[in-house]
Amino acid sequence: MMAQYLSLKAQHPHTLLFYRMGDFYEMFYEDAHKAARLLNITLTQRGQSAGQPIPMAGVPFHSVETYLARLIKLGESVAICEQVGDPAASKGPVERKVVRVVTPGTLTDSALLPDKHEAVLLAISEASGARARSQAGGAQYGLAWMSLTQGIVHLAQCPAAALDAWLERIGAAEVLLSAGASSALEEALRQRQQAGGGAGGCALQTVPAWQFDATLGANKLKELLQAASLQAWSAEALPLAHAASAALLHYAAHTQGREVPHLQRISVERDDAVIHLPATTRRNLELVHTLRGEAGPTLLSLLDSCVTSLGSRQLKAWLLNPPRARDAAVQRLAHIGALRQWQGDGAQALWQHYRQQLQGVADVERIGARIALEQARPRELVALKHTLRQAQALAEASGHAALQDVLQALTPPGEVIALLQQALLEEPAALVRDGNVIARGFDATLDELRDIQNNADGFLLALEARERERTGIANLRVQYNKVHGFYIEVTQAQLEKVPTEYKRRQTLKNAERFITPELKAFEDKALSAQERALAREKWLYQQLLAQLQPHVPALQRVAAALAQLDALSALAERSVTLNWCAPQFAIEPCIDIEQGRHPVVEMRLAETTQAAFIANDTRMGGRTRMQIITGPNMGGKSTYMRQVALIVLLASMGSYVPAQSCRLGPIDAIHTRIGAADDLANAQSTFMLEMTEAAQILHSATAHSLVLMDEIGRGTSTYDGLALAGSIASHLHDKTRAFTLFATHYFELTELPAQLPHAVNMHVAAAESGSRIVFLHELQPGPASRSYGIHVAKLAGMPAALLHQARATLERLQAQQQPQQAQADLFSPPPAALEAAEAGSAGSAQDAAATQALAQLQTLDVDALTPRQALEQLYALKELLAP
Ligand SMILES: Nc1ncnc2c1ncn2[C@@H]1O[C@H](COP(=O)(O)OP(=O)(O)OP(=O)(O)O)[C@@H](O)[C@H]1O
Repeated sequence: MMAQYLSLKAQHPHTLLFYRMGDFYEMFYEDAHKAARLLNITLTQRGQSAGQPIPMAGVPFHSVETYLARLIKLGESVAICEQVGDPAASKGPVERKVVRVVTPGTLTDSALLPDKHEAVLLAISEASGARARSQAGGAQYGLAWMSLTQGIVHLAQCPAAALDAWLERIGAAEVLLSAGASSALEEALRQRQQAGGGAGGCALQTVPAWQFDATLGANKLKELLQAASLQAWSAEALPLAHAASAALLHYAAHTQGREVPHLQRISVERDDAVIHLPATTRRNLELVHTLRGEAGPTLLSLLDSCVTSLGSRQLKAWLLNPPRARDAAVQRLAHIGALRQWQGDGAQALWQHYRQQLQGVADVERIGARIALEQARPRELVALKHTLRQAQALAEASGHAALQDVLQALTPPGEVIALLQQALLEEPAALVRDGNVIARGFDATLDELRDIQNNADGFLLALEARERERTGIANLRVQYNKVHGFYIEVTQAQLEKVPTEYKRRQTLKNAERFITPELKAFEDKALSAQERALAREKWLYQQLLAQLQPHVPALQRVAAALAQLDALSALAERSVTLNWCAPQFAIEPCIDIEQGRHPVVEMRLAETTQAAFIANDTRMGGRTRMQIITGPNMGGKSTYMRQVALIVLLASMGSYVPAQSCRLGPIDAIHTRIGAADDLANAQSTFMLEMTEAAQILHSATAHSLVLMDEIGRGTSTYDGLALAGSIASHLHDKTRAFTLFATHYFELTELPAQLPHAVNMHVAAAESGSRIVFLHELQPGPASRSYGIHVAKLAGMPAALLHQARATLERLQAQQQPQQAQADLFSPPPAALEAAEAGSAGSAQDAAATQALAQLQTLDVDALTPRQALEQLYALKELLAP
């Protein structure tokens, strides 16, 4: 037996091997030590090898799923080895085989894979040889990835600089890497592997280099597409991605113990097709995880009111992959618009109607994949049948014209419903091996075998009555026990009446037990009937799965339509419940938001304090590309900036947005540099991290990007920080020309708009009432007048004596402060630039004030002002221009 174990283990050296022995899966040697440590199970011993006891640890087979789930969560893979031979027929150990390998990136089982998560497997190939690298200007990578449940192979190629962004976007649970990969790639992936949790940690698998073969990959792709060329998919000239595909498909088949037949589609992905959301942006905007790594409250948790897990996964995919081209968003908005309308009878809105219809819908996508892999369980198939009926009802009912494309795609393959109805019991056993799965009337042989079992009692009673009468033995009994099978029992006193054809089976103290040819024949039939019925059911079930195979693509289509309908209905529901509006898209660059709100903060305020969220406008376009935002701590600067980014993202994914109106031009990326947490794991200081992130933004942002900069420069000394913050703002304004929201506590930076024509000052308003401060959370044009830091410290409960001392220090510092002009000099251009500027019209203080006044006038929403506010603004403008 150990020899058998060792030969199987040799085929899976890097994977825990669960070796089936009776009711347990056992692990030996190193595996046993590892499992005992990871699963906290007892380490025992079995036999000896070379005089040493063999370490062993095991888990009971009936609770294997729980242990698997724990190991997978820890990034481990497990090879499941079952007994496949017949114990009765085999000499020596029963034949065993690894039937599947469970790995983090190839999960399909709902017991191991959370409903709302996708398990993605990614293979990365690298351009080999110095020539290939230098030609392409640095290392080049080929990516191939898929989720087994979806059945699509995605392909991409990218340079080294873009790899991290791709990894972030793909969010793989498991990455395949060639044994010959460069140390740079390996290191980058190891860092991600360690990141773990919400930050997207992944398991790493190293596979032999020969598996990354481009020609083999291209051939495998053609094979799965059943096409002679990859041209129609624009996938022809992607040799690195082909190489990655070869490893990906090989590994997928290896883990499933068979080819994966439902992989029939490929999709070539380009990074300029979606709006770039770097890892920092996803984190800072709390899209799917909070800053603490929790699942809520986030934008996704707020959006996801889906009634199915299919819908939830769809919504998440839309949120994290907003397309740059607007057609998909426009179409989704049209769908949502239709769903918001009332049904013909006016009883409920269409989204309400569809959500009711979608209640209880099963995960058709995963069940489809599990049919393809021949792993679908009986109850999953029954759930599939009910869901397909629901889909049919939805497809057949007359729906809104704008929703026809989605509704039509719901039409299920009719023969699947009929087949499942005929084949399966309404409430089958959980596992095929337990029997009671196939419906009566589906197979005559099975029915007959079941009849034999069911009729056994009746047959025995009838036989007993008949024999009593024939022999005249009134107390004759027909019975059964496990050791001797069926027998006729006659007491000692009646023995002389026993007919000659009775054959003695056993002698007891007071009775004899007999068997007759008739009873023996029945015994053979009855005892084997149960076994044969089970075997027959198993076989019929395999046949059923085989018959369903050709319908898997149709099931995937229905799954996609159900997911879409649910996600769209959720977005419609959110838009109505939360009072959101439909955004509009423009060709010219602009971000025009009227009365925008931060949806998550608004929700939290409503839940906790009942306080109203103060809506704010955002007006950015060709002339105003940068807002320098000042105001007190706690004033709402970060909230405002994030709300703009969230509204841009929601509009781009095709959702309604939390605003009164929104008009949005082209957007290619959302970059954020917010907050600062020490990255101790990577030995980066707060300031280093801050500068690294800012540098990345400066390198990659374009004139179509939205950039959020929150308090840049605060991690170092005041003057260094101030100087850097000013230069970063100038660079973003002059060179990058991105739409930039720049929040700062450096008042000196409010001088910038005097020199930067497309920048304006904005501030969050606060009012003082006595020694108290009231945050108005209202964004107003112009710089903040003061910072209120000491007020906020008081609110935070600082001791009175400390506050007193701080106030005195503040007054002293203010008294020593340099005149205003000195601050403005801080941002004057460097000498060379100054000379050039002097040749033209150098900006005098008067010009600067005029530019600022003009900028304030531009952002002023005159219609929204009360007469008194208008008058105040007028005075403010005059004061600004006063000599
Ligand atoms: N528009 C708003 N309406 C109502 N409440 C708001 C609004 N904006 C912010 N708040 C409240 O004020 C709190 C502080 O906001 P925020 O963190 O944006 O301030 P900040 O100006 O960035 O502060 P700091 O400069 O200290 O980072 C929020 O948690 C929220 O409760």
